[in-house]
Amino acid sequence: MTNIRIGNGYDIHRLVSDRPLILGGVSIEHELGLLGHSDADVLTHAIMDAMLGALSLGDIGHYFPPTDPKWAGADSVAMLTQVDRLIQDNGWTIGNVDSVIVAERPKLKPHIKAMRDRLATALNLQPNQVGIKATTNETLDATGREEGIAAYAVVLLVQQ
Ligand SMILES: Nc1ccn([C@@H]2O[C@H](COP(=O)(O)O)[C@@H](O)[C@H]2O)c(=O)n1
Ligand SMILES: C[C@@]1(CO)OP(=O)(O)OP(=O)(O)OC[C@H]1O
Repeated sequence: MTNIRIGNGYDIHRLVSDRPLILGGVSIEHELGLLGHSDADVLTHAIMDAMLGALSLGDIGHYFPPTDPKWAGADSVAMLTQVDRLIQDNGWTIGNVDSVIVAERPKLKPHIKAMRDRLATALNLQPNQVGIKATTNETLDATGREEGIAAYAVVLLVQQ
């Protein structure tokens, strides 16, 4: 029987001025960007935590400590590649990823394909193995007030 594991991940970062907005490794034109130690790409962070969680390997803060200057401004897709290598070294491969970004603005639909392509390439997957959706929070709570952007992800791993 094929061995499978599932993991889930969540992240949220604050929206501020004078920061770029990077989601799924794609730069998006917007008057606000996400604050963080790295490039604050919440979607990529949620996917990494889901991959690690599936194998009980901890979370991204364990591998890329926010106290370590080495990760200041780091490209989250480069971190994703490292997490993928760890998964592969443990004998697992990704079956599929599904995710949702919670953002009141900007409209993300025009950028979803680019994000799927970028993350699929980084993970050596087909774009149809990387689901990315967007929703508003209907003006409710922090994401609804545009104080931040959040992302949720689930990842299915298959033993090689
Ligand atoms: N930042 C966003 C949020 C939503 N979308 C798209 O709009 C659809 C409707 O969103 P609701 O939150 O009103 O249900 C959603 O299904 C997405 O297709 C978007 O592109 N960017
Ligand atoms: C990505 C890391 C890298 O230091 O920092 P941040 O960009 O602050 O992101 P967060 O999700 O708060 O914490 C995880 C850290 O590993």
